[in-house]
Amino acid sequence: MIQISDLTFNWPGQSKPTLHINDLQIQQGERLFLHGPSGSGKSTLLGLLAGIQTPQQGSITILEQDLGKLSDAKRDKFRADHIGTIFQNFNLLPYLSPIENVLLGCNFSKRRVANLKRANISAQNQANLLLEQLGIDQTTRSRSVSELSIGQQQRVAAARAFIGQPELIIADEPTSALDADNRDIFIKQLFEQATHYQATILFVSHDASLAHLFDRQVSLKEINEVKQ
Ligand SMILES: Nc1ncnc2c1ncn2[C@@H]1O[C@H](COP(=O)(O)OP(=O)(O)OP(=O)(O)O)[C@@H](O)[C@H]1O
Repeated sequence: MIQISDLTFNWPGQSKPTLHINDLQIQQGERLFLHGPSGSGKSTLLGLLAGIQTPQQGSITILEQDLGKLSDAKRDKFRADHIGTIFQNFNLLPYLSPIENVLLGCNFSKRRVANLKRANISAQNQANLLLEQLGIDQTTRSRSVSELSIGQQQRVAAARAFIGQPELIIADEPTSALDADNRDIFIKQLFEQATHYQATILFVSHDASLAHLFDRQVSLKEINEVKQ
């Protein structure tokens, strides 16, 4: 599903590279936990996988597509079609309802809309269903997102990532604002969604106590040949 080979990435103005990763493979349907200390390059690696940044050397292949061979516009399209993201700050639009925020997930992707069509469900119904499954009741679904708790907002962000069934879900420290019980509940809900259609999950956190919930854990410190 994902193959990283001989990758080097340098932020402009930095004297040494942030990342050099010889080889990292992630299988389809795998739930991988990537951890590492603050500043070790976790978010940088996610940015590279999402095609927001490009490496100076090496390759990243996702679903047999070498990201380096795509133009900027095609990389943006690839991301919209195949990658759902959940970030620490959720990036929700506060003046819209949960439903409207979830629908944004398929706004830029004809492929996600086509996936919904194939499954014979409207985007509106799928958004409602995902929010229901993630524990957002009907009344909460029509409120403005700015009135929701952090835990509820996080579940809205997860529903937006999953709508239209992108193959890869990238989550960057999405549970950092939650207590331990809610963290575990959220991860279980994430896995339930992923199981429906064999989505691959790449979950980044510095909290190694969550690692046992995943199929595999990878320490960025160990696979990064640049010692910070
Ligand atoms: N936009 C940027 N421009 C220049 N340097 C950056 C940029 N973003 C990150 N860096 C540098 O890259 C290194 C890795 O940062 P990154 O945010 O990837 O680490 P992280 O492991 O995600 O950290 P944290 O756990 O604190 O979020 C740091 O030295 C940081 O200063």
